[in-house]
Amino acid sequence: MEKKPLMKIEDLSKFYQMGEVTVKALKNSSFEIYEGEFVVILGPSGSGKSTLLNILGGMDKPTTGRFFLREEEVTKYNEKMLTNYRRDKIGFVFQFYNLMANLTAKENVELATEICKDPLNIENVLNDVGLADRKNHFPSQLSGGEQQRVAIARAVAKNPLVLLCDEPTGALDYKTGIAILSLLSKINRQYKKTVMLITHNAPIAQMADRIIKMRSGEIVENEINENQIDPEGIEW
Ligand SMILES: Nc1ncnc2c1ncn2[C@@H]1O[C@H](COP(=O)(O)OP(=O)(O)OP(=O)(O)O)[C@@H](O)[C@H]1O
Repeated sequence: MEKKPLMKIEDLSKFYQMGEVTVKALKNSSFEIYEGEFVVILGPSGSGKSTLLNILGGMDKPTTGRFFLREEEVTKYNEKMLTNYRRDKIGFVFQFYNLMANLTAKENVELATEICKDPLNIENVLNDVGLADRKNHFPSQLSGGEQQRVAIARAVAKNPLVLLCDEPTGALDYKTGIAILSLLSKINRQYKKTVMLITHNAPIAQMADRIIKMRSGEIVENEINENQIDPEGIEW
């Protein structure tokens, strides 16, 4: 079956003016990602990964260029449309979980889905991320890996078109990190969610369908991964 582009990125740039100096965080980047793909964006610190992800997540605006989600040009959106876009179309997973400390795991997920158009069943999602018997715990009562599972459940339960994950294993030990990557891989397959994960950790790219490499604000490689391996086989 021929895959359809989910996101089309055309010539995106982001420049910051720092006094006399222009910092080119992202330079003329163009690529497409396809429905259902697991994409890893790999690059060293400062290469522009977060800048790109923040723009695609509707949290930041590019200096030049445009991007589309399916047929819609997101770069044309006003603030209100961007709020709806972030709420309904995008699921975010961050390095440091960003959970509400005074809410239980389940309440964290509920809060995120309350205003969404088409949320999934919360109990099912909590079961699927392996939190069936932890759902009434507060974040401080959960391990880092469990907190990241809550964050993933929160993102998935919104039923977004794409999951954007910014160094989701960056704060976790190796074994827990692999478990989180396995979970993201399962979510990608089971829920048919497109996943875009950014990392500086090269071995993680081995699990991707597509690997996009960045350096100094530029896309230097965009390849289908012919030697994909399961997260359990990744070592670092
Ligand atoms: N608000 C800002 N003002 C000025 N420069 C910025 C700003 N945000 C990012 N930059 C610069 O843009 C470049 C790209 O930063 P970005 O955070 O996108 O990189 P990254 O690849 O995500 O890095 P890391 O892996 O360390 O998070 C860096 O040189 C950074 O210093």
